[in-house]
Amino acid sequence: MIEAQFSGQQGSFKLDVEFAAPSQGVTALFGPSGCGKTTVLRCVAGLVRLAQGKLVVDGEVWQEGRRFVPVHRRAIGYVFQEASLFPHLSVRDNLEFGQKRAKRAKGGKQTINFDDVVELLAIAPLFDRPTSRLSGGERQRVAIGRALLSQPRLLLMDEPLSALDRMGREEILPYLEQLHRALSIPVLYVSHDIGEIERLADTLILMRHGGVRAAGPIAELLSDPSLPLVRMPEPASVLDGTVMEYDPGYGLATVDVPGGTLLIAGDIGPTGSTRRLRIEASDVSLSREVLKDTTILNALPVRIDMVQPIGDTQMTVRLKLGEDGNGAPLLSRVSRLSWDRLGFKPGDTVVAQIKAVALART
Ligand SMILES: Nc1ncnc2c1ncn2[C@@H]1O[C@H](COP(=O)(O)OP(=O)(O)OP(=O)(O)O)[C@@H](O)[C@H]1O
Repeated sequence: MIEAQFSGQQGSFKLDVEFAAPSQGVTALFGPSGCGKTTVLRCVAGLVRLAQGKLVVDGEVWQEGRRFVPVHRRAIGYVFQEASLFPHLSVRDNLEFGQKRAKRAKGGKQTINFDDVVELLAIAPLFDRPTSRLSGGERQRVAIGRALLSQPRLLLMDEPLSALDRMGREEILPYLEQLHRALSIPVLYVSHDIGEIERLADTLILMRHGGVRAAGPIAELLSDPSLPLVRMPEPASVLDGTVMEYDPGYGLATVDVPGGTLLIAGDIGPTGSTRRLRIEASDVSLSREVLKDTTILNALPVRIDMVQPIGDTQMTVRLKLGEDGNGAPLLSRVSRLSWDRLGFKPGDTVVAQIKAVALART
């Protein structure tokens, strides 16, 4: 567990945050420009010391009261927007620099193996190249590799994809997804791209004006109609599911999610593997009964949990999968006219028809 609390003034900007992040997986810091995301990362790294602060990383106190472990003594890897590789060194030398740093940092245990990192990020073919001859995505892969080889207890990533074009981002995202699966290092990930966050994050810290607006599991926050996330373009829910089987005849995979089972097009992975699914709110419609004679494959019983109007004409509805509403949250966007006509209310068990389910994380 990472426990953090920072408050104080930086110029005219006031930061006052407190959050806890799990020791595994990706915790994303998300919020509008200038809300303080980078400042939080800099506080965690020990680059900024505000008037008050506390930081405990897996039981090790990095900051509390007068205690302040300096930046070079913190076992962190830091990946920035622009990969800051050493231009005079080859790719291999840049990676080895990461390893040497590990030996200097206090508490840095050698748990991340050179060959594993090279394989995970497919860096071997780049080894002997000067860093000036790498693409943006390749540079970022090397920068991530170098950060990992410093044996961090915590990986900090500040908009690591934002300097890349769309293709570059798409190229690197699968590597980040794999890192997530293969390594058990916690990651604090700053981004203002909700698409990236939907794919990568497990926990979300939603920031506003230097404070924490909400924090919790990504699936819960994305589907909370009281949060501004649902007012973004194309709001969606994410569900983590287990692949149960694949029917090659119809090209459909059966995926179990908490509180239900979904069919999704394509052979999305071996039986037993976990996959993240993304369902747009506007692809979920509601009815009182199971509809007959429909081409929609996925119709699941759900409980209406919360509702929030969006403007005068639309309603955002948070559903919980299952008759008893004990399953995963799901977001639906319906017209206010339909909502009023059908007389739905929180607590009702209804049927959700899901027009499209996309794969968000492989
Ligand atoms: N060294 C500094 N001195 C004074 N003010 C600062 C300093 N660094 C940042 N700020 C201010 O603190 C606020 C938060 O900045 P920060 O970079 O943390 O925001 P952010 O959420 O990461 O923004 P963005 O998404 O645009 O990168 C901004 O108003 C910024 O101008």
